[in-house]
Amino acid sequence: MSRYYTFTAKDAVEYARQFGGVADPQSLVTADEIGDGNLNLVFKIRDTAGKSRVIVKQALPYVRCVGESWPLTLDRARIEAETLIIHGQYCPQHTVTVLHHDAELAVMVQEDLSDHHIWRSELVQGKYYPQASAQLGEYLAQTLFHTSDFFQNAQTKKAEVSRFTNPELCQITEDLFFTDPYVDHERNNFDAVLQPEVDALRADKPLRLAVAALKHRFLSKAEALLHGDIHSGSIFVAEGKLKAIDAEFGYYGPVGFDPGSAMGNLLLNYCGLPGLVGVREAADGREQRLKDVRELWLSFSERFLKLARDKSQDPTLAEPGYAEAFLHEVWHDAVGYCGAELIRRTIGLAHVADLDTIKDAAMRADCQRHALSLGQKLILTAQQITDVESLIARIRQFS
Ligand SMILES: Nc1ncnc2c1ncn2[C@@H]1O[C@H](COP(=O)(O)OP(=O)(O)O)[C@@H](O)[C@H]1O
Ligand SMILES: CSC[C@H]1O[C@H](OP(=O)(O)O)[C@H](O)[C@@H]1O
Repeated sequence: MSRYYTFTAKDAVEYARQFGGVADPQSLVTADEIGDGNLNLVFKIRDTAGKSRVIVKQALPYVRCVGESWPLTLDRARIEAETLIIHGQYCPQHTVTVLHHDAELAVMVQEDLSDHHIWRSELVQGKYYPQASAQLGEYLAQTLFHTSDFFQNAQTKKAEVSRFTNPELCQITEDLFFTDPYVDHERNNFDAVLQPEVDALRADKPLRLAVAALKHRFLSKAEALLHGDIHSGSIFVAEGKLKAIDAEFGYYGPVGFDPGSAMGNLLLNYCGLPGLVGVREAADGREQRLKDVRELWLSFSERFLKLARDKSQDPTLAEPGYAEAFLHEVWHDAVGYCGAELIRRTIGLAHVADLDTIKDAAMRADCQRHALSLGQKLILTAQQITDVESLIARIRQFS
């Protein structure tokens, strides 16, 4: 029989006292449930002085934002903790520290990052973190290289693919990214004013074919242990610092999916800025986002290539020129996944504050139209966009 039960705030405090690794456990006295994500409970555990000290995160047996009508595996908590532990081995400076986890209780105790801010909230408020995108590129290069066949022993990797098989969470991505936006599905969520653009997307045969190819690669390319949901809402930033959290969608998938999702979220902000800060005021922020996209890709690809040169273990994959050829494929995948993220976050189930918090309805619809058409064009032209400078040129052209 499972030991699982859903924690109350009191349970979370008791758990943090036992497993929070603090020197003075009895000083932990209160818990606030602060979860604002779509899926789980997150408790901030405070001491007698009211200072938050550790985080207790627990999976619910269903999708939080929908309710008990959508049951969801508790195994996602194990996957999240184990993904973060592995990513933390290879990139500790940019991965939240897991202090303890229990698969049966679907619970994890994490370092408290309350002195950081969620990157998306900062981007929405127009705050710029000039080092963040390069740090994110470093995180992605370290985690994806070290879990790929360039570095891992082939037999170990096959066992790891099995350990990180995450069918229910992958199905969410398969449906929400690649299927729902292109059909009439009750999970979709968009204002009626966008119906003509949505109808046009759905009627675009070349787009549907390109999305089919992206989904097929997501289903079948077990290249590295992805974060699987790396958007600006699953990244904490502070001055000169960045940490990834929330890796429950982790699985062995196509390397391009993670940088593509991250770039897509930077571009969602790019599309939303005129509505968030005003049309004229948006110019600086938009330049920063394009700089972010450039730095993210360059830091990721340069570090990946250096790791491939210095640390590749497989004698065949170490062939000079092969890592470069691999990264070309990754780049084209990333541009496609970036476009898919723009579309699904605009008309699918899960939206983003970069667009949804725009107060003026007409302006919001214009920004959403921009996100949809940019997403569509990026998916359609992903194979012709040769490098990040050409991508930026196209984004300017599509503005
Ligand atoms: N380690 C942490 N330190 C401080 N706050 C956190 C931490 N982890 C999560 N949070 C807060 O909880 C929110 C939801 O966490 P998240 O992991 O994104 O949940 P979900 O899995 O439901 O998406 C975050 O947006 C953040 O505000
Ligand atoms: C039904 S889950 C929808 C959506 O939620 C996840 O995002 P978050 O990190 O904000 O919880 C993930 O992107 C899923 O696609």
